Amino acid sequence: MTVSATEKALILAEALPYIRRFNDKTIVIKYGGNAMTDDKLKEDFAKDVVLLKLVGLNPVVVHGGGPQINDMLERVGKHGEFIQGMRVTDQETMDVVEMVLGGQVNKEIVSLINQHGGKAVGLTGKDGHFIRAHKLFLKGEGEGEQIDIGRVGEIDVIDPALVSLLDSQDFIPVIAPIGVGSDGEAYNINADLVAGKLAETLSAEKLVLMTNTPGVLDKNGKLLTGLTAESVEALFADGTIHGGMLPKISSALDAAKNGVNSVHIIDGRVSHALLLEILTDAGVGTMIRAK
Ligand SMILES: Nc1ncnc2c1ncn2[C@@H]1O[C@H](COP(=O)(O)OP(=O)(O)O)[C@@H](O)[C@H]1O
Ligand SMILES: CC(=O)N[C@@H](CCC(=O)OP(=O)(O)O)C(=O)O
Repeated sequence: MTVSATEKALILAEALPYIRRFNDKTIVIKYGGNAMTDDKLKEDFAKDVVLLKLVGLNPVVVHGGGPQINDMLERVGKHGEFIQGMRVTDQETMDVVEMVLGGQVNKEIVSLINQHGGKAVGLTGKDGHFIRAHKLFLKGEGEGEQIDIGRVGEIDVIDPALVSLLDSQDFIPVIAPIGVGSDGEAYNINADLVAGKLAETLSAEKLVLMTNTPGVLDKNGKLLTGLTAESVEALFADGTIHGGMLPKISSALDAAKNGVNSVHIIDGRVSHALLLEILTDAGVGTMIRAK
């Protein structure tokens, strides 16, 4: 597709009201491991984050890395297992999670953003103990039944001070979803849950969850452009929403109910999906509302 000079100018002009509206507002961006598949997309993502910062927004990145953890587990002869969208995390798996999320994936995103002119700083919840967590037990089928999935954490509290401090000095925080327990032990936390809770804690204007589907799909694979707490219930009950989409929707709904103005699930495989969602009229994906 070739775009004429006039069309380019019109597209740039379209961004103005959004740039004004979102000036100095915090936007929490969850960058899912499934959206990090190719190098060009990763570059585009990093450029988008830098552009958002330079035009006056405060982007905060929370990343996943589920497929990258799976790859590393395979290399050490282990197979990733999930229950209700959460990884079963024994101690050996936790070591891999810390290495891949806190190391490899986090550093790659930080370095891409910095190469494109941003000032990104990588963090895990262990830094300044800013993401406090305790062990999560999943609910089983039977009355009062609990499922133990190892070193998976449930967030107690996120201390916003560190992220706010970085923001105020024009740094871009890039956060790996690892929490810390009362005696310093690490917990693996689903990245969607960290992003949602962080958006609430920071009173973010927007939460954008970037994944590998066009948004939330119905039974026939058709995109649902808007969802509310009520309409989601039936989709949970009949299994239309399953697997990794479960924590994503729960987190999106909690954020929408707790003061985050707009919450979107978008297709991170679309080049510059972030700019399209935030700075143009062409909102993509599914918008989640409390009511
Ligand atoms: N109703 C649904 N609509 C879209 N995707 C769904 C739905 N239910 C389950 N999914 C699954 O959720 C996945 C996205 O979650 P996940 O694999 O955790 O991605 P991410 O790494 O981006 O967090 C999709 O690839 C799809 O397989
Ligand atoms: C408890 C739990 O499931 N933690 C996730 C953390 C990474 C993540 O959420 O990555 P995506 O966003 O790419 O799925 C995991 O171990 O895969």
